[in-house]
Amino acid sequence: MLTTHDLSYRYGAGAPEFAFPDLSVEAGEGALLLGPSGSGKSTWLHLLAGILSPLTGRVELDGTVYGSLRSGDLDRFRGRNIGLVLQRAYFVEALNVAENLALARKMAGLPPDRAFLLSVLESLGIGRYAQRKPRELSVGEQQRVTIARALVNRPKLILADEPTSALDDPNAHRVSQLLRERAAELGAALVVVTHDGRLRTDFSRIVAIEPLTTQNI
Ligand SMILES: Nc1ncnc2c1ncn2[C@@H]1O[C@H](COP(=O)(O)OP(=O)(O)OP(=O)(O)O)[C@@H](O)[C@H]1O
Repeated sequence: MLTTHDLSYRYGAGAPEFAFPDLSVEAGEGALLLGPSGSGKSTWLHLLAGILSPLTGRVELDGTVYGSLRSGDLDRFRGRNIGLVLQRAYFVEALNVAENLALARKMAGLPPDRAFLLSVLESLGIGRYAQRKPRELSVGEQQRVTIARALVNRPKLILADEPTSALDDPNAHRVSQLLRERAAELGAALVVVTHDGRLRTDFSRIVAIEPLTTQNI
């Protein structure tokens, strides 16, 4: 489903170069990319999302090589095939939870599917908040809405950046379990990047990312 080969990145001439291990994640499978702060985890995730273009190497999702798409096509491809759970929750404040999710489908050019949208909220235990504004929810509840929004287009790949860093132990494990269950149910590949060692026990596939060494700098 998701494969990468020889990926590297540099934020401009003279900046340190990040080299990332090759990755292969099948449909329904989860991988945890674990590394300390500043090791390049978010950079890696942005490459996997096609938000950044690599210095070398390639990313392929379900037979499509990102580098072969023009930028508008890549944006469309991302909207339809990739669900993003970012560190901080961003919502349209004027819209309620269900409307925020409906907007995600609309922006990807997908037809409305209210029944699926509500079933996703239910499956994450937040069905009762469908008509609430996101800011009326707790941080943990907002995190689940972010996950719901990442699922609502039935993506082939779910990418989560530090989804649990703001949560206490029981909620951190609950969120990681929900991500793994829902991804498996949808047949999506799941990649979580984090420095949160608590999640080690939740994933059978763990890829460690090393801190930058002086060699790279
Ligand atoms: N837009 C940018 N321009 C220049 N350098 C950047 C940019 N974004 C990140 N970096 C550099 O790349 C390094 C890695 O950043 P990145 O966000 O990928 O690390 P991380 O492992 O996700 O860190 P954290 O866990 O603290 O979020 C940072 O230390 C920073 O110096």
